[in-house]
Amino acid sequence: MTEKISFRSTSRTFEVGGKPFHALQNVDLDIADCEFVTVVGPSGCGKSTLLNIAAGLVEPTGGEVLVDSRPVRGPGPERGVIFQQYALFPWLTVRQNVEFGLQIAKVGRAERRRRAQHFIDLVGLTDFADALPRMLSGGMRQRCAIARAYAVDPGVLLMDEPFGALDALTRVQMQDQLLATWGSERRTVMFITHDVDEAVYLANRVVVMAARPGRVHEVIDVDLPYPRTEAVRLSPEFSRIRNRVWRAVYHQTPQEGASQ
Ligand SMILES: Nc1ncnc2c1ncn2[C@@H]1O[C@H](COP(=O)(O)OP(=O)(O)OP(=O)(O)O)[C@@H](O)[C@H]1O
Repeated sequence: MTEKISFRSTSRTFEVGGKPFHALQNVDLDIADCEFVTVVGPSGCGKSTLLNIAAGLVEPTGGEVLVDSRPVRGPGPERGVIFQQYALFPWLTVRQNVEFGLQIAKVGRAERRRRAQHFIDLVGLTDFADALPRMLSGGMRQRCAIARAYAVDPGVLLMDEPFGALDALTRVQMQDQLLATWGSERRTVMFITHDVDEAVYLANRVVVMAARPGRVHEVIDVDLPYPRTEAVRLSPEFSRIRNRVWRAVYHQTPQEGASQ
């Protein structure tokens, strides 16, 4: 397996009320090239902190994270980040938003156009390319954010609850859309969610974290075929894995001697 992202004894301690708080302690995790890994766990177990360390937005206080075997020292164009809040520029159209990163990367106008159009089409926003974000639904805005992240051609996509603000139906549609995009444009994806069904439906592997201290509790393989379809979602095998992840998340016993 070629590792794309490697967390090596990654730890992060925050000072809370004058005392150290172990948001993450010794996380070891390898994510293979082109793998889709989802991360679930109880609130506060350090999911966002882990993703932000990979994004280069938070520094680890111990250990490190490697991307393409190089230690992460800050944000970089090879790692696209998508948050729950869409973070689009409200005064730019869909097309201008998608082209923005390419402009920064000094990609020529014609190539910028071509690449932006490709990803706008891929996420199903062809008819809305000239619309402003406020004219779009939540799901469409998030699709625009996904197109924008893909357009700059990052090897890694880091997604923090990207569908958390969407209604249940839109959310399921977005999952299919994301998998279709990932199917044709393979990238390594690390995807955080609170939704166990979503975690299983999308992933090659589900990482279940535990809190106090934040750590990897269990890594569960999702041995289901792609493309994932409704038939997969309704299969007994899906239920079996979902139930296993559910138990791992909700029936965690606190670590012996853990005080925080
Ligand atoms: N800048 C900070 N200063 C102090 N504590 C922090 C800071 N950032 C995160 N924490 C703490 O670290 C822990 C992990 O936070 P994090 O946001 O990574 O968890 P999470 O698993 O993503 O939570 P949620 O599922 O609720 O979004 C939390 O207890 C949080 O309060």
